[in-house]
Amino acid sequence: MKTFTFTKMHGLGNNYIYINLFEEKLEEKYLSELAIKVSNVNTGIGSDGMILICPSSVAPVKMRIFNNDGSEGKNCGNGLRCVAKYAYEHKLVKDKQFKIETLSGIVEAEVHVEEGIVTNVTVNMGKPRLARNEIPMTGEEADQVVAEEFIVQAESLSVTGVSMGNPHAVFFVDNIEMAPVTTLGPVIEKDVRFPEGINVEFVEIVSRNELHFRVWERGSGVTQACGTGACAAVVAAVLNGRTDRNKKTTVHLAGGDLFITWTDNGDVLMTGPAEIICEGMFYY
Ligand SMILES: N[C@H](CCC[C@H](N)C(=O)O)C(=O)O
Repeated sequence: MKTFTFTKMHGLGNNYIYINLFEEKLEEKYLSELAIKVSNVNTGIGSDGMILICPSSVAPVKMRIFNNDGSEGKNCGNGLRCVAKYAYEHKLVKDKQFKIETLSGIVEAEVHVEEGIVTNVTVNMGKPRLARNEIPMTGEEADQVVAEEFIVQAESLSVTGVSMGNPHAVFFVDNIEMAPVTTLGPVIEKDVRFPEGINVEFVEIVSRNELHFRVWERGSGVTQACGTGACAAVVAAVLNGRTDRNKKTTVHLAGGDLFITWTDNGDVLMTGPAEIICEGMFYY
């Protein structure tokens, strides 16, 4: 029987099992299967997935994220805030600002500390990728996919595509409570127009700097929050002329609020909490 120690953390209820690979050793070929195992609420620990905190040759730490279906994602906003908290509190870094490597590039995190404890984290998520082939999405080559007709199950929707290193399809609705998250979410996630699958976001505009947000995540289904999705939602809202560039926008997710700014220099800044739930030993 093999074991490893883990820390369960969440960002606005988007919870993952974090494993510190500076201390633990896991076999690459079992990672996908292990993500499914630890995520199972009946026979595992229960989570939206698994996140590995790894050594890196280009940053103090590297984050790898696996959804609860075992698929590996390329970025995770809530995960980055929790990795930043863990790295600072476990002295993997000494400064309050540091880089984190992800599969979609290097981001810059800044931890906000009260009496030695990280309470909030700001991550510069970098620039969104907007070209159709960067989302990626099939169809005529285009620099942006903004308010494009998207017919699914005989419903005519309007989609805006944004990649934050991972793919997002954003749909604006009049009433977030009525959004078809669990009906159309899983259908759109696997639609052939998205060759790598897609995270599906539904957004209700409250004002020029406030949104309501719900998500069906690729590989995990409904989650309480999606950090990269919230970033994609703010970018999509600006592209559709619904919110203002370079203004801090409050995104109300099921698990709480994130504060996102798409700055004039193109970077997307995300600020929000990161919390430890528990630590333990996993047997497998
Ligand atoms: N399901 C996502 C990864 C997790 C992203 C989300 N939990 C976040 O906080 O950004 C994907 O497959 O691209």
